[in-house]
Amino acid sequence: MKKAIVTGISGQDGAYLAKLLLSNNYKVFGIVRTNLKSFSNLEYLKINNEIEFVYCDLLNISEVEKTINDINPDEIYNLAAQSSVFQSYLQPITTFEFNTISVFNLIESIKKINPKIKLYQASSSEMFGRVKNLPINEESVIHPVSPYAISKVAAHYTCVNYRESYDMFISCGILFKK
Ligand SMILES: Nc1nc2c(ncn2[C@@H]2O[C@H](COP(=O)(O)OP(=O)(O)O[C@H]3O[C@H](CO)[C@@H](O)[C@H](O)[C@@H]3O)[C@@H](O)[C@H]2O)c(=O)[nH]1
Repeated sequence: MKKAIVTGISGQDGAYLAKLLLSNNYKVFGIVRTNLKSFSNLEYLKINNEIEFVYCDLLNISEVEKTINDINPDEIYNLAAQSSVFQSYLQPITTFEFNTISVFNLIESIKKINPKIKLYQASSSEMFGRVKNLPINEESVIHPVSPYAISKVAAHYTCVNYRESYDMFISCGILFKK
């Protein structure tokens, strides 16, 4: 049975991803930052009891390393973020800190513990910001216009850099809100 870690599992996309992974016979570990063991999105999808919740502060590399070492997953899906564009104007530094350092901590831990672990990073359509030409594609000019978007660009290119510099499997999905 394949093992997957999902960060941000309590959010909309994390919950639907967990359901998909379970339906493909994965053992799913959900990273959480509270002691709660019940989350409304997971309850709505009736999968709350099928997830193994693991407390881990993604800003603490020792905790990230321990979590990855203990679980030894095949795949990690990183959907955790300070995801509010509005909030990022109020808290630009903590937004940038969380959205970038958490990614570095995951990648550095994977590189150290087992570089064969596959990582998926949730990048954002917000990276394109000031769009001049439609439709947007992967070749479109990156021009972030909020602190949130700047943090997502930094995280995105962190993934690109490690993918190009090391023998690591790191995929970025660029997620759009309809
Ligand atoms: N100046 C200013 N602009 C703002 C503010 N809040 C939002 N905006 C602008 O309004 C646009 C839409 O912001 P939101 O409505 O908050 O973004 P969202 O679409 O809900 O973002 C969601 O989807 C993204 C993927 O498309 C996700 O990446 C993001 O985390 C979130 O889930 C953004 O491009 C942003 O530049 C603000 O306080 N001030």
